[in-house]
Amino acid sequence: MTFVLASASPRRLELLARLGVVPDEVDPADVDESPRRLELPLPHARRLAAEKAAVVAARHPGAMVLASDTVVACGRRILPKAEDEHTARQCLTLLSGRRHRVHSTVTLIDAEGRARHRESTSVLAFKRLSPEELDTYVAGGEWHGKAGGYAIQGYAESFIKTLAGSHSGVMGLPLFETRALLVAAGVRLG
Ligand SMILES: Cc1cn([C@H]2C[C@H](O)[C@@H](COP(=O)(O)OP(=O)(O)OP(=O)(O)O)O2)c(=O)[nH]c1=O
Repeated sequence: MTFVLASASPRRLELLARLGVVPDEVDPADVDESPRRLELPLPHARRLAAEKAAVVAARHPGAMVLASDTVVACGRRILPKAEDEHTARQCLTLLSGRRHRVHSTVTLIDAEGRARHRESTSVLAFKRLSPEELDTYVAGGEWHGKAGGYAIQGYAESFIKTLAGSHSGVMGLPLFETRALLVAAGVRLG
């Protein structure tokens, strides 16, 4: 059976490898990730993981397909993926001294086309960032391509006072939920 990871994220590939799973193919879905009008963060993340999995499953009939989506939410707001310094600064200014949520959703489509879904929500508290801390972090570029403008797997972990939830989920693929999905679908881990 062919196993396809529907993701362009190198972190997801690494996290999956920790479960002993090496996909036969990596085929990013490349769907439109803009939130719908009034769409809330968790439903948005659910919809995107399901869409990514469905788009890639259609390209690989008979394969097992795993897709995921990670959304950083401040209240009802969905923070963008930071692609430039201005966006990264805006996100970090919003997160500074506050609590926020990270939703990571996972969809697995099996060889028969049946979709299974799991999700993880984490609550994180950021320290208040001084202007110097903000400038230094933004200049470092670690935020590039990351939802909410930070990467917990890098320097930004030192800004996080508390995390209740899943570290792997914040990075992009919650291992507890992913393992459960793979086991339910009969995938051998190791
Ligand atoms: C909050 C946070 C996000 N991220 C990353 C994980 C995801 O790659 C990205 C969120 O965007 P996603 O749309 O979930 O993923 P992606 O576009 O990178 O990859 P694909 O859709 O092809 O699977 O932000 C971190 O790496 N560390 C963090 O601490």
